[in-house]
Amino acid sequence: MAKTKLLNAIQSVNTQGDKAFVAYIMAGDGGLETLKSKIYFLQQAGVTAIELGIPFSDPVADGPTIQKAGERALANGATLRSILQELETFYEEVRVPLVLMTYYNPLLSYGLDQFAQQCEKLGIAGLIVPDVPMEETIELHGVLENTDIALVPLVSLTSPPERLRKIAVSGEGFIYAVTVNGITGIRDGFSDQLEQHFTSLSEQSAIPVLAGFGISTPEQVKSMGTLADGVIVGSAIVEAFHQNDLDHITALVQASKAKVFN
Ligand SMILES: O=P(O)(O)OC[C@@H](O)[C@@H](O)c1c[nH]c2ccccc12
Repeated sequence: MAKTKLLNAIQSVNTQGDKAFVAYIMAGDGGLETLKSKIYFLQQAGVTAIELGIPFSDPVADGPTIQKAGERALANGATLRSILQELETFYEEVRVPLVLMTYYNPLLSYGLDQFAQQCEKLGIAGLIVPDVPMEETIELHGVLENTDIALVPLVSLTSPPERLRKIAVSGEGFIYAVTVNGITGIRDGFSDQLEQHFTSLSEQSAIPVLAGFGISTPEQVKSMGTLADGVIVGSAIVEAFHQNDLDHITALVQASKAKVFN
């Protein structure tokens, strides 16, 4: 089945001249009962999609901010199962595509088939699994085959050209282009090779290329937005929710809108 839900959402904002804005939140941070209001707030703020993190005890790619949020969520008792159960209570009212970000282990213990079925039922539009080995994506692709759930690939600055080409043709939804080497989290500056990296990725890819990692200010949203089809912002949003600084979130999202680029 073609993966269209996530792709269409991104392409339609791009058509309007906006850059896509994907906001990452950690499910269960602040208590699972806050999940619905966070999703509604982001939807209202004008995000294109929401990346929903599932807390995990061994989050190898997460920087300190996301790790701490994960620890708070685990301490609150959030699990993949309880998060999906919570989503079930309000998913019908959610208009913005949801992308689940989870490590592979929780999926395996939940059961891949059951997981795919449940996600399909909840209208989940995409899945990011940062630690899934190449061989295992075959299995994941298999269980997602008859769903509209895109398996979003991550590419890094150091991915060899051959691997980039493969990902550019087989990727679904969008390509998550990691802008820094290392873990997630707020950064001051980026490599000067980014521009070239994005140009060559975009040339090879039939689907949008979004930039993520280290983007935490409206200025950075704008400058990454000039290189890519959109941005993913994690730590800055997680921290802003934690501090209840909702204005910062609004300002970040506004920096992806067409008026900024004209
Ligand atoms: O936090 P940052 O630097 O804004 O980057 C987004 C990132 O946190 C989010 O997409 C994410 C959270 N955990 C991950 C693990 C792997 C890849 C990506 C992620």
